[in-house]
Amino acid sequence: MKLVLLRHGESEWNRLNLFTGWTDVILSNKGIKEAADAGNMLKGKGYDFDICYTSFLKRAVDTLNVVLDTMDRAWLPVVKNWKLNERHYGALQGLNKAETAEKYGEEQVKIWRRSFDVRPPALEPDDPRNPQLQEQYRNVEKSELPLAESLKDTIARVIPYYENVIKKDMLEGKRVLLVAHGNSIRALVKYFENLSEDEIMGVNIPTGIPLVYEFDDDFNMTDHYYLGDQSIIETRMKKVAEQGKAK
Ligand SMILES: O=C(O)[C@@H](CO)OP(=O)(O)O
Repeated sequence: MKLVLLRHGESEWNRLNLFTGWTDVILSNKGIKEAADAGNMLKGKGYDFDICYTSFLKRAVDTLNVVLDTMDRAWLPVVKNWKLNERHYGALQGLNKAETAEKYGEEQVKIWRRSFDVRPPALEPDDPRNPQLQEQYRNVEKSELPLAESLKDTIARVIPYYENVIKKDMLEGKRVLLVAHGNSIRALVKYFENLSEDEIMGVNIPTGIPLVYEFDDDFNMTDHYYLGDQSIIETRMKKVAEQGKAK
């Protein structure tokens, strides 16, 4: 069995190097192209899908739509769920990562970006960005909605969703494409590869590159790889890691 994960293409806030989290920003022109490239890559390598999953955030939804259009698969069923959203970056949302590193130090920014269980500073409950106050989340149980999340918190919502919902489709033989975000994908990577809290700190997911996981019938992970030119992928991962460096 295969599961294909894809981080959305570059967003406008990735381009500006801003902490994004649950801020609902659009793709940049480069991001739209990355999505089309991913679609062409998947099609060219003979991939096909029966069902797709994505988050409530338009950079992921729009990426999926471009991929499906490119693959002539715009008709496929798509399930959207907030549990696949990016990690909630709390009060850091909207701040420039390099400027934040200048102000608080690169080490602190690395802790906020990549530590396992440290939460960034939380939004105030009366902040209009509180998801409890946003239309997008009006049907979600209020107590489930965060004001800031660590990777550990993100894992606590992503993995049960994978186990209880996505895995069922895979068990029925459906080929699944999941389009999500840097840190919701890191949650899955840690789980599938059984990485330690230290090991996951060094994992950075590039935008718009399909990441394939293969499993045996007992759901043991047997192989995983990115599709495409490995040296370009390495460079793009490094670029993501370096977004937290002071200018
Ligand atoms: O800002 C964010 O929401 C994420 C993904 O773009 O960033 P980071 O790589 O710093 O976790």
